[in-house]
Amino acid sequence: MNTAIDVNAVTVHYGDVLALDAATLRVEKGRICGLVGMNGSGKSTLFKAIMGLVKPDAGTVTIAGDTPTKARRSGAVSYVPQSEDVDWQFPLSVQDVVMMGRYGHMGMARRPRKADKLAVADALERVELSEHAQRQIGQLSGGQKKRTFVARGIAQGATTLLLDEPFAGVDKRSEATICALLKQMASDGATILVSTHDLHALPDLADEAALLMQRVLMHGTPQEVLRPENLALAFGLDVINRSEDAL
Ligand SMILES: Nc1ncnc2c1ncn2[C@@H]1O[C@H](COP(=O)(O)OP(=O)(O)OP(=O)(O)O)[C@@H](O)[C@H]1O
Repeated sequence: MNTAIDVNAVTVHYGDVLALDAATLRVEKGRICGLVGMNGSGKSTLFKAIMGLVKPDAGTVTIAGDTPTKARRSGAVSYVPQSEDVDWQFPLSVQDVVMMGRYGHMGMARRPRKADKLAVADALERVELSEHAQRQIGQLSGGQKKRTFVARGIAQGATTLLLDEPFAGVDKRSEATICALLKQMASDGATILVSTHDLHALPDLADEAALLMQRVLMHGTPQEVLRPENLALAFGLDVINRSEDAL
């Protein structure tokens, strides 16, 4: 087996709050893993631990054998954050954000070369945003914002992509575009971890799913993880009734 994301017994506290409690998750290369859990279950914290943006109190994370910091600096891993975590007023165009994915390929002066410009243009085309390249990021729709960050990961050449709720506030067209892109990237060998509250879409999108509640309660096929008794563990009874159609 070829493990791309290896989270081993990771514990994270924010002061007195226990956000992750010995969470363990392994995702093999080329797989799409859906991360499911209620609000506050630790999904964003898990992403940040994998990116090396929060330091675990205990446990280890490796990405294709490298530490998170090394993987981040080499551009091997890319993160599509929750919309709330981005300052959309910042004076950056879509093209500027996607070009950030090329920083690891540039020298200290960060002067884009032809290869960088081509990579950005290609990434924008793949996410269908070429015509919006010069727009300020705050002027975009929810789906266009998400696609901008996916394009940054593509331009970067990331082999591991982490997406924190990419379908929240996104219309069906953007959702379909993002799903198709992720599947294409996975079939090209990328490893993808994606959190979502959209349980209905999970079996179509993901090869596997993990149920998080501070720790990984279950990791298996989407069908196994979405069984009512497993959702009851992670969400309580209400969600079971609402998710019956998806099972
Ligand atoms: N910077 C922080 N300082 C203090 N507590 C935090 C901080 N970030 C997260 N937490 C707490 O840690 C726990 C896990 O939060 P996290 O954002 O990882 O959950 P989540 O599953 O991503 O939630 P959501 O689905 O609402 O995005 C929550 O109880 C949250 O309140």
